[in-house]
Parts: sequence; C-alpha cells; structure tokens
Amino acid sequence: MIVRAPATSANVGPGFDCVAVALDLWNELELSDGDGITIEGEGAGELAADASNLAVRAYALLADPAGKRFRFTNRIPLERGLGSSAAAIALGLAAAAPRAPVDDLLAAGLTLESHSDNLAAALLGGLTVAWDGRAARIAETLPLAPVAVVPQTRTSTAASRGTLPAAVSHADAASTAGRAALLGAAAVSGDRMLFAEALWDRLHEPYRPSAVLDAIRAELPPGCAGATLSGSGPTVIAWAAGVDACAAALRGRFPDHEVRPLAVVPRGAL
Ligand SMILES: Nc1ncnc2c1ncn2[C@@H]1O[C@H](COP(=O)(O)OP(=O)(O)OP(=O)(O)O)[C@@H](O)[C@H]1O
Ligand SMILES: N[C@@H](CCO)C(=O)O
Repeated sequence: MIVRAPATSANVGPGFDCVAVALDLWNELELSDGDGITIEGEGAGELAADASNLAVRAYALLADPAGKRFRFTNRIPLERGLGSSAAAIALGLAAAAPRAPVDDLLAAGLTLESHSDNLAAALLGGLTVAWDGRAARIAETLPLAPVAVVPQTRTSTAASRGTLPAAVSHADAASTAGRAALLGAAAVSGDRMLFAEALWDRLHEPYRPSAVLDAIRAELPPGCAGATLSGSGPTVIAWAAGVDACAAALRGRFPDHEVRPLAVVPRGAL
C-alpha cells in the first residue's frame, strides 16, 4: 500500500488555527508486510526510525504496527511552516484507517498535535476549514496561486506558539474575523480581489516577525497580490496571479531563499 500526504500552509492570513491549504509537495509512505522503518529525503538521519516516529505513532493510534514495514520518502522540509508534522500524522492515520470518517482521523490526530488546521488540509486537500473537531474542504482551488519563499532557517511550531499572547483585543479579533469571513467567501467565489483583501491578520502574524513578509507587503512583486506567513513560519507565501513574474522577482530579491511555486492540490491523503 502506498499513501501520500501533501504539504500544507496553515492560517492563510486571518484563519488562525482553522484554515489551511494543501500544496503540491508530497511525502510518501510505502507500507508492506515485514518489519523495519526506513526514511529517505527530508529528515533522513534526523527523524526517529523507530516506534517514536510521529507517523508510526499516528498509525499505532488506529492499527497495530507489528509485522509492518514502513518506508518513508519525505519531500516536505521540516519546521519551515509547510506542515511537515501534519503530513507525517496524515500518512500514519490514512495508512491505518483509509476508510475512516475524517472527523475520527482528526480526533486521533489531535492527540499528537494541538491544532487540526494543517491535518485537515493534509487529509482532505484544497482549502479546508477546521472547527470544533470537524473539518470541511470548502474549495478545491484558489483565485491566486501560492509561491513559497522558504528560508534555510527553521522555526519550531511549539516555540512559535509560545510567543503568542494569551488574549487579544476586541478590535483585533473583530478585524480578523472580518478578513476570515472574506477569505472563505473569496475562496468559494474565486474572486481574486476579495481574496487579496482577505490576506491580513492581527491574531498571530504581528507576534511572529518576518522581514521577508514585511518586505513583500511593502513592495509587491509583479504578478503578486498579497502575502501570508505560512503556518508558524518562517516560510512566506506570496499569492500570485502571475506566478512566473512573481517567482522571478522573488528569486532576485531573496537569493538565499528557495523560491518555489507550489500549486494548490484538490485532494489530500484520503
Ligand atoms: N516526515 C516526518 N516524519 C516524522 N516526523 C516528522 C516528519 N516531519 C516532521 N516531523 C516531526 O515534526 C516536527 C516539526 O513539526 P513543526 O510543527 O514544528 O513544523 P512543521 O509541521 O514543519 O511546521 P508548521 O506546523 O508551522 O507548518 C519535526 O521536528 C519532527 O519531530
Ligand atoms: N495554526 C498553527 C499552524 C502551525 O503550522 C499556528 O499558526 O501555530
């Protein structure tokens, strides 16, 4: 059996801990009878190749890993805000229970990661909204295309979440709720202008400083209509109508970053 799970970009601006989008960059698990765990690609030599591996732990929540051989091919870089942990969890869950209701998989996943936004998109694909233990894919594609600006540096999500304040003002909550409503409407309607207007947040981005995000917003590259911090960062997503022009400009401006157009994919691990 072969299972694939996509990278994901969570929050998409105002959708903190509830919105995420699946991207065309995939981790893969080949599961067969036998034993042993092998890891190729991203995280090889670094990730645990034993029962403590996150994907194997996810599998073990719903099926017995004894007598199974796990062969992982990883393409999603770790701790860059591209949902590597959620993809690992999605692989394990989808391999263990491919026909389980998504809400059951989310409930299992929540025992391993405290927020289910990335996991929802990794399982369902497209743009997802997660709420109160449930999730739905609300759009298969988006009106603007994501171009990822990926630094060499890493940010642990746990550490990044530690910088967020315990409470926010009503003004910040109201502003962000408005943008989040716009984000959903723009995604479903396919309206580019509304989507670009939605890409502003006051709940988490102000507490996760990013010079790249600030620089892109201060001077939008050609073809680019807005930018968001990807998950907890440090990757930034530039949202483009003209991907080639946008990517070329970003490569010129951020030569020590990897600039990577990553199309939205309509399906996830399920
Ligand atoms: N392919 C993988 N297999 C097993 N464990 C993984 C894998 N990828 C990531 N992990 C685990 O998840 C951790 C990274 O999770 P973290 O939430 O900090 O980053 P991320 O998921 O890449 O970013 P974000 O959640 O902001 O999108 C790694 O340090 C490792 O423990
Ligand atoms: N919603 C989570 C996503 C982490 O990928 C956060 O912003 O911390």
